[in-house]
Amino acid sequence: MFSPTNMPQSVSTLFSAYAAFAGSVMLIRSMANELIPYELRSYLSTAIHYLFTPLSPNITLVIDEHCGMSRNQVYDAAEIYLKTKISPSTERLKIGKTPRQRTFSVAIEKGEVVTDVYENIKLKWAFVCTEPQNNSHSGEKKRFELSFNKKYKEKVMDRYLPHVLKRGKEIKDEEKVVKLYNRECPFNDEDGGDHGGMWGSINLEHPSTFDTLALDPELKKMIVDDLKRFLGRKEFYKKVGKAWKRGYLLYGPPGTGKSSLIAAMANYLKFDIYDLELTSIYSNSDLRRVLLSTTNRSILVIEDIDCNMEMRDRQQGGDEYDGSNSRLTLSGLLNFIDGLWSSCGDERIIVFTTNHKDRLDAALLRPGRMDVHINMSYCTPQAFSILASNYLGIRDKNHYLYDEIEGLMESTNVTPAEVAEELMASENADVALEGLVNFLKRKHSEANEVKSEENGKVGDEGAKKLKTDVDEKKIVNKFINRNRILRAARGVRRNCGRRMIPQNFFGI
Ligand SMILES: Nc1ncnc2c1ncn2[C@@H]1O[C@H](COP(=O)(O)OP(=O)(O)OP(=O)(O)O)[C@@H](O)[C@H]1O
Ligand SMILES: [Mg+2]
Repeated sequence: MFSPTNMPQSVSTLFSAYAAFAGSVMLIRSMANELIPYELRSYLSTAIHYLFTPLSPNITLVIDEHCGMSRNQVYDAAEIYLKTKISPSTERLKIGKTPRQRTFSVAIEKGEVVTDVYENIKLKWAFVCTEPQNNSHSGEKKRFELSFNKKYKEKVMDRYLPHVLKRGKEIKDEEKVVKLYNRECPFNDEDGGDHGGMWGSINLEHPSTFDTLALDPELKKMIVDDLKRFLGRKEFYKKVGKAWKRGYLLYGPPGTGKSSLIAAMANYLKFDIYDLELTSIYSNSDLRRVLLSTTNRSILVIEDIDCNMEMRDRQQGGDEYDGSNSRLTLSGLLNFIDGLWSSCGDERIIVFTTNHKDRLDAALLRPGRMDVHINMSYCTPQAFSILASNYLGIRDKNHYLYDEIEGLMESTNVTPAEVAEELMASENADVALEGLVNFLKRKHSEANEVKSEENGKVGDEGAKKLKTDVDEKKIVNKFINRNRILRAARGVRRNCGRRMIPQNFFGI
């Protein structure tokens, strides 16, 4: 029976018993520490912990953001995949939008849990971030923790995770914004990707597609089919021992759509473009470093490959035996494209453009080097119909000026860029097409004048050549200026126009 008189005695008894017990525990603990080796102690404590902890039916897979130095593909895929699994019960979400993004980006906030069901398996994804230690310079560590019933471990590993990887890639492809990499862009890669610190990128917002491109339908179909076939032939390339790459040489006068075709290819394939300015490369080793930092599923573009240099045969260049990496040579470029670079990457497309195919080095033209040669020619009546539909919304050929325009086009060399400029002059189809007719007539009579002048000077080869050279230069300059403005306006390339390739490129 509890009585206030015996309480102090029982409390003091309790305290002395506790003191004796605590003293014994400490003694035993220090003796154990002295006598039992550390390994055995830790083994015993794990065993005791295991015995007294109730068995959990669940297993948790930890998916870190990085695998060593590289990113963890499962993490990246999960990040994208889980965006589609956000439910109304999710309490916190991360929302963002850069000026170039069209829609909001949504992501799971740290600490949030998202559930998924796959083949009747319940899966719980937790997004966990740990702050860096006080004295650590590393950033926040992020990971996903995927928990599910242990009995489904094999199903999850063999089927669910591959499903997440596949869906992640599909969603990424659907959402993908094509990027234009240039070595002159500021290094502002929004996706935080590491591109060797050498390429800067902007989003490619070039509107060119195969639908808007004014090309002969057959040529267009040939190009699209070729690209499709290339994409689907991974196993074929492996079987025949060839690197999975495809080279295109686009040649034709300025303003015939070479750059527009490259943009259309990138938009169609959703491949990023690496626009390589050879002037920014000083040596073969520099070139190797730059090319090795490009990624798969991309288009490497070298525009105006012939530009401002005398094309000469490699033998004349005399760099065959130089073997030097201290300067940039054509053979260095070609060897690298044929060799190391192409075999260490997949789904690579290389495009060279030129206004003067006839001036190209034989090494560039030899069979097997550039797989497809595409002649981008002057505007044809079929190409004109596409432009008329794009610019003026004319879908049929009923316009009263159509026949006249087609007739003039057949006898006049006019580029799609020139036609496009005329069609942009007015939103009124009649006014724009009349302007085009006048322009074509002017061009036609100018061409006739040149022809008759040339005929009058037969025999005077020097003067004739001089005139042709001057005319050609005038046309080229006109287009350089026009293209500069167009490109700047459309953001195709930040720096463009003719470039001076170092003289020693051809081993001079
Ligand atoms: N085939 C075409 N289809 C549609 N538009 C075209 C085509 N060719 C030219 N254009 C128009 O003319 C502009 C200039 O064309 P583009 O820059 O593609 O020519 P290019 O052949 O690359 O010229 P350059 O040899 O000077 O680099 C384009 O922005 C586009 O508006
Ligand atoms: Mg171009």
